[in-house]
Amino acid sequence: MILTGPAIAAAQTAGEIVIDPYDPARLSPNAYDWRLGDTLRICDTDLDAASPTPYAETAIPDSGYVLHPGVLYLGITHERTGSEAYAQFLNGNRTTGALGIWVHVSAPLGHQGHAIHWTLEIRAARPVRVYPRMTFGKLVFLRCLGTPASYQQHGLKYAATAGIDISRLYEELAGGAT
Ligand SMILES: Nc1ccn([C@H]2C[C@H](O)[C@@H](COP(=O)(O)OP(=O)(O)OP(=O)(O)O)O2)c(=O)n1
Repeated sequence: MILTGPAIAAAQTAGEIVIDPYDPARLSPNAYDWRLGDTLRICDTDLDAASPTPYAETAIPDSGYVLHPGVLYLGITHERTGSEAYAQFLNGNRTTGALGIWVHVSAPLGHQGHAIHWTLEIRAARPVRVYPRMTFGKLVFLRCLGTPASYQQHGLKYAATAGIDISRLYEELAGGAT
C-alpha cells in the first residue's frame, strides 16, 4: 500500500518517517516532492564495474548547470529521508520527465530502516539546465509486509549513505566476490 499525503504527514509528525528538511507544502496526494541537492559528480569516461568510477565534482551554481546527453551525473537529494516502518520509492515527476531528465538509471528502492541522502544517477535526453534545490521528483512511502530485516546482519553497502556514492561493486570484485 502506498501512503497518501496526509498519511505521510501523520507519520512524519509521529516520527515514523524522516524527511529533513520537511515542508508540508511539498506533500501531494500520494507522495512528497523532493529536491535536487547542490553537488554533482560528472562521470564522462568509460566505466568498469571492477574499478572505482572516475569523476569530477562540481557545485551547481544558483545560475544553474547544463546537463548533457551521454554523460552520467551522480547527484544527491537535498532531503535526507527514511523510515523504520516504511520502504521508499524515489521517482522523477511529470515536470522533470517532460524536460527529458532521468533522475535515476535503475535504483528507485530505499529499504525500510535506511535514512539517507539518495544518490541520483542522472541522465539528460537533451542539454538541459538544472538548478540547486529545484523540485526534481516524487518520493513515495510503502507499507511493508512481513518481519523487518536487520541491515547490520545483511551488511548492505549503502545503508548509511551520507553523500553521493559511486558504485561500490569494485570492493566486492576486489575481494573475489561475483
Ligand atoms: N538511488 C539510490 C537507491 C538506493 N539508495 C540507498 C537506499 C537503499 O536502501 C540502499 C541500497 O539500495 P540497493 O539495495 O538497491 O543497493 P545494492 O543492491 O546495489 O547494494 P546492497 O548490497 O547495499 O543492497 O541504497 C540510494 O542512496 N540511492
